[in-house]
Formats: sequence, structure tokens, C-alpha cells
Amino acid sequence: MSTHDTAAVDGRETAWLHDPIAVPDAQVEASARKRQSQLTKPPGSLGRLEALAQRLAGLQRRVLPRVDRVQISVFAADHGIADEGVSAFPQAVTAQMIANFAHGGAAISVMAQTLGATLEVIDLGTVVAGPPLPGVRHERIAAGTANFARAPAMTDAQLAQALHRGRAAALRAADAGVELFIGGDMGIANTSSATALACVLLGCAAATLAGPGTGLDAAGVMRKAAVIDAALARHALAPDAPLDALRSVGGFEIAALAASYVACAQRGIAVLVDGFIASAAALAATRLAPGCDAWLFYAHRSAEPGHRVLLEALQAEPLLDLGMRLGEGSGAAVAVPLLRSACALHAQMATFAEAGVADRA
Ligand SMILES: O=C(O)c1ccc[n+]([C@@H]2O[C@H](COP(=O)([O-])O)[C@@H](O)[C@H]2O)c1
Ligand SMILES: Cc1cc2nc[nH]c2cc1C
Repeated sequence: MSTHDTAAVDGRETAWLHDPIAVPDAQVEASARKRQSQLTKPPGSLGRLEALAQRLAGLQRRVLPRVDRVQISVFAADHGIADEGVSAFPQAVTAQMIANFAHGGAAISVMAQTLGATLEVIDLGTVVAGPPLPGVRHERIAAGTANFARAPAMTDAQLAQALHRGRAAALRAADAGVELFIGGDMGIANTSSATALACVLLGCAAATLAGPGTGLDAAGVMRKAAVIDAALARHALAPDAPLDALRSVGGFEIAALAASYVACAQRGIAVLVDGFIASAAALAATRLAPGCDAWLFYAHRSAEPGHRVLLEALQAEPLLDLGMRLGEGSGAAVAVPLLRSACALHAQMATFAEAGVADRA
């Protein structure tokens, strides 16, 4: 973890970020690679599915990896920066969508059902506090973050709470013995927070990363970039201080996502990263805990234009490019069948010897 953070977050609260990251098993990965070379297909003909199965084998320490049990944790929260008119939708939508998740009507609800995945929705704090809902973990930190155009988004204590709630979701996944963790995000205006966070960590101007989000027009995107640039000038954050960046311009759900990724890597759980917001959180996670990138798979390239830049910075080649830009973990959920296909082919195809098929001359 960076030693340059000046956030006065109680060191004891975040000491866990220094815990060791699990180390993938290179020998198991090599055994999986050998098995791939013996399967009844020209070498390499299953393309990236081969590398996926091999990598999962090393991570799961099992020559025949599985992606049967999947946990999807959707973190939801509001953002004070919405007051600057940076989203096409009103803030009330965040709380309304939490209810929609609970009632099974959201895209991620449908995907979780389809995949047989466990879906948990974690309410970290909305402007409009809704009633208790079955299936929603009400872990409210505040009525959304402060407007980072005017003040730090969070207090030190709020950041520590958001990190703690993200870690707790990963620990629940570890206790449940899941083979894959997906973190989702829901929060009106969170593309502005994700953009600001990534701009700090990558040292770039907002115009490089700002996009339409839920549907701004070109003039709206320019205004959004100007709001973010002005805020970044005000906060004067350093690229090597990820906790400061998360606290000053991040969001509760973004901090929770970053923490969940670090904790999954510490517990040896593979992660499928979703779109633009999730990737900004992944960037923060890799800065907080270098080495956790070994545990991160990137599901898709979102239509949010800055996602391409973020993925390049992360040196990530996503599995899919479907023009999706929903969030919620939906792009990652859509990619789960690919991982399952990779595992099924790897485990169930016959070898040349078993099938009596001649290997190459
Ligand atoms: O994941 C993505 O790539 C993505 C891209 C654009 C928008 N979103 C979702 O849309 C919301 C944020 O958009 P906005 O315009 O309100 O900043 C938030 O709930 C995100 O989950 C998500
Ligand atoms: C309706 C709606 C659903 C969402 N899901 C994630 N972000 C969202 C933003 C909106 C506006």
C-alpha cells in the first residue's frame, strides 16, 4: 500500500489492506497448460478460453477449475456531485433501483437468477432513505457522499466504513466457498466520481475519461469534465495516495468495490470486474495492494468511452465488447458463461490418447 496517503483514516481501521495477497500456484497452472496441450484440438484452437482455464486453475490450485458458485455483491450509494447536474437521471433513482433489485426486476436480478448466482444488494447510503427491504443489506454510511466540487466526498471515518463493508462482502464470499466474485455498482453520478478518481491515479485531465454515463449529450459531457477538472484543482491530490483520492472524490460504493477486490485477492477468490466504475475501483485496488491484479479478470469493455483508456492503463484485455454501459455487475454476469465454458471444455474434452485421435505429425 502507498505510504503517501495523508488521510487521517485510523491506521488500525485500514491495516488489513497490508495483509498478504494469495499467491497463484504456478505448478498447477503448468499442469493445466499440459492438459490443454493433450486435448483433442489443434493447439491454441480454443483461443483465450485455454488461457482462462489455465489461469483459473492456478488461482484455484486445482487442475480442473470450476465456476459453479458465484457471488454478486451490488454496492449502491448516492453522490453529492449529482448537485452539479452531471447525470442525465435524478438522484432518487438510486434508492428506487435498490427496491427494483430487491423485487427481482433489475438486469442484474435477472442475470443472477439465470446464472444461479447469489445476489446481495448492499445499501451504503442514499439521499432518499427507503424502508427496510428483504434481500437488501442496509449498511448506510450517510445520505450519500458530499459534493466533491465543494468539499471532500467523505470523512476519514466514512471511508474506513466503506472499505470495511466491501471487505465484509468478500469475507462472506470466502465463507460461502464461492469460486468467483462479482462486484456491482449502482449510484447516480458515480461515473463522475469514477472519472475523478481515475484522473488522479492516472494523472490525466477529465476530458480523457469523462463520458455520457446514463446519457448526457456532448455539451453535458463537456460541462461534466469542467466540473471534475475544477474539483481536481481544488483537491490537489497525488497519484500515489489512493486512500486520499478515494476519500476526496470517490464514492462509498467505489471504495467498497476496491476493498472487496483487495480482500478477495487476500482470500484467494477470483474476481470478474464489470465496467467503467468497477474498473476505476480495480485501479484503486491495484494501487492499494499491488499484486491483487493477479486475481482480477476483466469482463467487458463498456461503451463509456473512458473505459478503453482505463483498461489500457490496467493492461487488461476484456472478454467481451457488447456496447453495454449499465453497471450493476451486469457486464461481468454476462461473461460468466464464458468462464464456465472454458472450465467445462478443459475438464470434459477427451485427450488424444483417450479418444484414439492421432496427435500432430
Ligand atoms: O459500468 C459502466 O460502464 C457504466 C457506464 C455508465 C453508467 N453506468 C451506471 O449509471 C450510473 C452512473 O451514471 P451517471 O450518468 O449517473 O454518472 C450508475 O448507476 C452506473 O452503474 C455504468
Ligand atoms: C434506470 C437506471 C438503472 C441503473 N442501473 C445501474 N445504473 C443505473 C442507472 C439508471 C438510470
